[in-house]
Amino acid sequence: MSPHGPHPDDIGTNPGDVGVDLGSVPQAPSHTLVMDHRTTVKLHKCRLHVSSGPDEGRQLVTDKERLRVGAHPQNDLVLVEDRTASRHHFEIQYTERGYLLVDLNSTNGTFLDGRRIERAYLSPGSQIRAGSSTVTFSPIDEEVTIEPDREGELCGMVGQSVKMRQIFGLIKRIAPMDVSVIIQGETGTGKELVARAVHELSGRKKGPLVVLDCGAIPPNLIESELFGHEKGAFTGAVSARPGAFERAQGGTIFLDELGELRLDLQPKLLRVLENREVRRVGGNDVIEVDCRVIAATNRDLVKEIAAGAFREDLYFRLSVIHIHLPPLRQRRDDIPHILKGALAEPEVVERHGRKRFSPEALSMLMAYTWPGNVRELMNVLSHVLTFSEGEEILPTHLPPRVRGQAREGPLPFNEHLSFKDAKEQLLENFEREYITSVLARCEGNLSRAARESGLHRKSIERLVKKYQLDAKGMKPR
Ligand SMILES: Nc1ncnc2c1ncn2[C@@H]1O[C@H](COP(=O)(O)OP(=O)(O)OP(=O)(O)O)[C@@H](O)[C@H]1O
Repeated sequence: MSPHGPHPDDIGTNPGDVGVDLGSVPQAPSHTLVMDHRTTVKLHKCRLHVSSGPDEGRQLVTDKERLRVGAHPQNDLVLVEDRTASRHHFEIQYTERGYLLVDLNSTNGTFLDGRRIERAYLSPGSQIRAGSSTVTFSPIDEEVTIEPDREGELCGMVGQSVKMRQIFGLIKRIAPMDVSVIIQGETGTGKELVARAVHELSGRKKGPLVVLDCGAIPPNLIESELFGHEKGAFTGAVSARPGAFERAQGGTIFLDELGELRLDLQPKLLRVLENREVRRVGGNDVIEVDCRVIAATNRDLVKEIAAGAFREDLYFRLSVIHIHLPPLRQRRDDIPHILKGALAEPEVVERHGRKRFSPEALSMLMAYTWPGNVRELMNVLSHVLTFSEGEEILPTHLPPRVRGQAREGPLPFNEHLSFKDAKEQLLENFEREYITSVLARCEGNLSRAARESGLHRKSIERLVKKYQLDAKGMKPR
């Protein structure tokens, strides 16, 4: 049967112009519409209408990725009157290949267009029989135009640029929908803030938001972090512990650095997303989980798929909505607003008094390339607040790398030393400055510093030890 349905990633806009990435789909054309400063998003909904049987006339219109039908009141469409329908009769999953109908071990079976099925793809107008009821399926594709938001602030994120306001508009629109979201962007661009905003503006905001950094967990523990473990499941499992999915029950799970997830664990994650149930490591019980999944990555997962490092089916499952956060250097006009917002924070004013940047200092900040994005900007601000005394922040208060992007002049070597010693000293100075800077940018996170610098974690550890750097002190309090 030819599966019906548009591609889950059919969200359209101009990828170069605004911050919502729509073009990076490995297959299938997306319905992309480009307009000045506007984004169009293709939203997928479907209608289920009981066309005959005791519940005739009941209907459901939903954008849920997975919906259930049966006699039990917890189903999305409840067959109240139909005594021959099972409690959980069938479900419909929105997959990368279309809408998939799955029988849930019902007593009398699920029939699609007259044939009994266990799993089959639906087409527009498909007739599903469950018990004495016939349910007609109709997909509804809604194309929504999203204007840049009027506000230059959303849930703690500041952004006056069109790119950011466009993202704010998109977040407001998709947050209430219970669909998966992938956020892609360089390190420090604000991916976690976006995830928090989506959670905060969703119907799950009263539930927990559980953050799991897939890149920071040792590979041998990631499975138990995700799915939990029973007592004695492995050496060190002294007591049973629920995993992130269980803890996110009723709320949202935020899988940060998803691109770091080992290839052999990806099918396990996919299974959880498809079946919405987990089994703890070392456990037998199947635990149902109900949470929204938001994932973030600084890698280009489409390239990772092509390279065989990331599973395409998992990507499709997660990227119903794909938000691409542009790097700070592509939205420099946000810099003064972010700084102004941070300087106006009550605790900053209380601790440091009223401060402002001189025009020269501000233009240096605007000219810098910000490889560590907003996080680096925030770190520079802390540095500046510590080192500036008066009300005005001057270029001399800025760290050398910001001041000196156009740094000229001779290399600072000691000409009185032998060539070998002078070179060694120069290299050591460079190593110390480089590692200090990358660690500051990564808030003392050695794994992230390793990734960003292209060095092995072991090399970073060696340099931290060699120069007696305080990586722990750089962690956020
Ligand atoms: N638009 C923004 N306005 C104000 N602060 C921001 C904005 N974006 C990011 N920040 C700040 O920058 C820092 C980094 O943000 P965040 O942790 O969300 O980035 P990230 O992309 O998730 O980083 P990583 O890739 O390293 O996980 C945080 O201190 C956050 O508060």
